[in-house]
Amino acid sequence: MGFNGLLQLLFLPLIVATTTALALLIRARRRSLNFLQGPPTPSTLLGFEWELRRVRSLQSFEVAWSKQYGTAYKLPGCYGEDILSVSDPRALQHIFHKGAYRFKKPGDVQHFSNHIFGPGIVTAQAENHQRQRKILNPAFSVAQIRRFASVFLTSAKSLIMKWQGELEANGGKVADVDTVKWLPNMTLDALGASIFEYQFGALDGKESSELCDIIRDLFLDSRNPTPLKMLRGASFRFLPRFMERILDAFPTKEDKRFARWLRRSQSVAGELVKMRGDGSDEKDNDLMGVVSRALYANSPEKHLSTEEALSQMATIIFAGHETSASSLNWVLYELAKHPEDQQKVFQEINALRNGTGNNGEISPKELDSLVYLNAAIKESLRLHPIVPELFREAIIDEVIPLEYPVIDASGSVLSEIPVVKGQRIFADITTYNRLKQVWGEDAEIWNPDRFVDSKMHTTLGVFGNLMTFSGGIRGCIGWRFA
Ligand code: HEM
Repeated sequence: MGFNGLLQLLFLPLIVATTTALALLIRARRRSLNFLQGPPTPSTLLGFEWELRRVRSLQSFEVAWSKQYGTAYKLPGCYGEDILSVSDPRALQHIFHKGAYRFKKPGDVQHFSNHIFGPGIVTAQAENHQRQRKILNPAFSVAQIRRFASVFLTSAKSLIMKWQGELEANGGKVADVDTVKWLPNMTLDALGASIFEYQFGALDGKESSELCDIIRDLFLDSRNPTPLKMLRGASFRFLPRFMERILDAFPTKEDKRFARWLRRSQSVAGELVKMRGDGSDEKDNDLMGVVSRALYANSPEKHLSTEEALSQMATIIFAGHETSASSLNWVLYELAKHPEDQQKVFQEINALRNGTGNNGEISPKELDSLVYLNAAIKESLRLHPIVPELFREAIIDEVIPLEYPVIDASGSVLSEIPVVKGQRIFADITTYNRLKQVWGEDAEIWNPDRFVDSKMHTTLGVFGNLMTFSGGIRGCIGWRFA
């Protein structure tokens, strides 16, 4: 072992441990939200964060806390940090719509994002993000997405044939269909074939690509983190860049999986971009078209570096496939639990198909006329947001206004929350989507009718007044696609 190797082995971990402890100590002393109410912490080091991760699927804590403390309260975080939890619509407007770049993604989110997506649109901040978003936007326009309808139809038909195959193999009797296994394969194939003209072969199984196998196992080492792993992840909130790099020299199993995914997807993206040439056809507004054009663009505001360009594939595949599949799963689950609504959706689709005069094929435009189907989809997205919370950090001192005032720790009414630079914010999407003040007394139960002829008094998010796709300039670019 050379000198450098020895140095890494002996000294660096020591330096990292000492400086981390120091940085965390300093940080922990900055308790900025003492004036707010909130649940008591079950652990000095882990706060409530580990508990929340473990019971994630139950969504039980946050909704109950919002009933007790209101739509803004103090949540105990790792290393004794106070986190501001918000589900108040005006506060969310302020953070995501009005001041999006004043509330950046925090260090740990950035660190994760950089490892899994590279420097693509999800990772980019401020003016870098603005530039990338402007370049990519045309690839997600209504016109562009409508062109993909036939690809979606083909993927859906392949899936149905698979299910019919399973049914026949079961002697025509009703068999269990494992939608959780099948739907991600369908959305992966649909994304690949439409946006990248790339065949993942996920539904086929037999001829699946290497990328497909990597993405399937991407999170094998990420579920159920140990407290130590949780603390390691949380330390990226506070560490300076140079220490992040030192920690990165000791990659975890998870880091290695992410690195393999990023490397491989960038290499496939490189091949796809090569096939497109310089993207000089201005009409070529699909993703690979706009990315290729940006690679060769001379003006800085239209240009993407090679790494930025090649990272968009990892970004879009990751951001789009599992999210869409899980959302679709929830729609099917809710319709299965509510057969009377399933019947309404079925009849609505049948009526349209019988009236199309187009062999029963429904055009993308006609999909919008399926009022009850669209209401059922929105209701499912409301109750089951796949991204249940988003984290942000104030980059300057701010005052966040509230639509629904809260009672502070001294019993006074607060209609705005002052926060200091560096304040971590937990934007609680699950709770906002279930707020009685916004959705009515039946907010916690399934009722697609609320979307049939409702007039909402708040406007938040990119779709249906929901926060499921987030909102503002960092809202989901692929919501129409989804
Ligand atoms: C039901 C399915 C989906 C849900 C619930 C969803 C949700 C979200 C949310 C909550 C964000 C904000 C993330 C943040 O601020 O950190 C987001 C961003 C994003 N989504 Fe989606 N998404 C879905 C489908 C898709 C699809 C199909 C695509 C691409 C085809 C996509 C591409 C993206 C991208 C690129 C961003 C980053 C946008 C930016 O930072 O400017 N998403 N999505």
